Amino acid sequence: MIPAGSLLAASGLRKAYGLTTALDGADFSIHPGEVVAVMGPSGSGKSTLLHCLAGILRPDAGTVRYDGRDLSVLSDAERSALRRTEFGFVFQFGQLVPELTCLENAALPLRLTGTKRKDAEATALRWLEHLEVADVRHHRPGQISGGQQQRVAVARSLVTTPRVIFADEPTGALDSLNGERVLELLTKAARETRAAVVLVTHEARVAAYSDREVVVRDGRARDMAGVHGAA
Ligand SMILES: Nc1ncnc2c1ncn2[C@@H]1O[C@H](COP(=O)(O)OP(=O)(O)OP(=O)(O)O)[C@@H](O)[C@H]1O
Repeated sequence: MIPAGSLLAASGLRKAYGLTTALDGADFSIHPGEVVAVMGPSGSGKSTLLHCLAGILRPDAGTVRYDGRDLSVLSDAERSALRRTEFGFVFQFGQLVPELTCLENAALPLRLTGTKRKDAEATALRWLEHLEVADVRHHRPGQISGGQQQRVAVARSLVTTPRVIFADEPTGALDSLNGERVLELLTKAARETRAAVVLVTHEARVAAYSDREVVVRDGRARDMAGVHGAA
């Protein structure tokens, strides 16, 4: 049963890698503009869930619906197009292209959708300013700190004004001060653009930045609302 008004929803997801069951009937849903923290022990299935939700992995069973569309009926090309235009991604290690400057990296998703360099870079610069890293725009990723790299990666995830941002341990490689600042900037930017955020994290203070917490355990996802008594 998919909750009314959800933008992205999964039900009964199952996924195994050989004999290892990663997802065992997981349900998940997120509303437009909602920030949901996905927590849980190592190996519990968080990344697998995120990859299924984003159409990167095909589940063995269960459905994922985005904006009313069943992802399983889309071709690979259609799912790639969806990821380029509607979704943004931030990973644990920024995964910036080392040969490109920070400005070129942040502009890349727009260039891939055919936006002219000048326009793409103007938008990218606005987001770098928002993330407080415009001063390193002409540097290459290897010349800046890990925290700065993650801010550039967050800027890059926002340039297409995605409706959903998938963030898999975006602060995992940072110290707690830098990690919290990246979380703060990411969730603030997402709220301003009304992007929903699926945020896989171990960050203890994530509750301050999310609307809801979901805990994944043994391949199943459980909403923490009942536990905290929150709405
Ligand atoms: N490509 C793969 N091949 C084989 N097994 C995998 C693969 N990816 C994940 N697994 C296994 O599936 C299970 C779930 O992994 P997953 O990465 O989704 O968990 P996770 O909760 O994100 O873990 P972590 O917090 O450590 O990143 C684990 O047992 C893991 O070892």
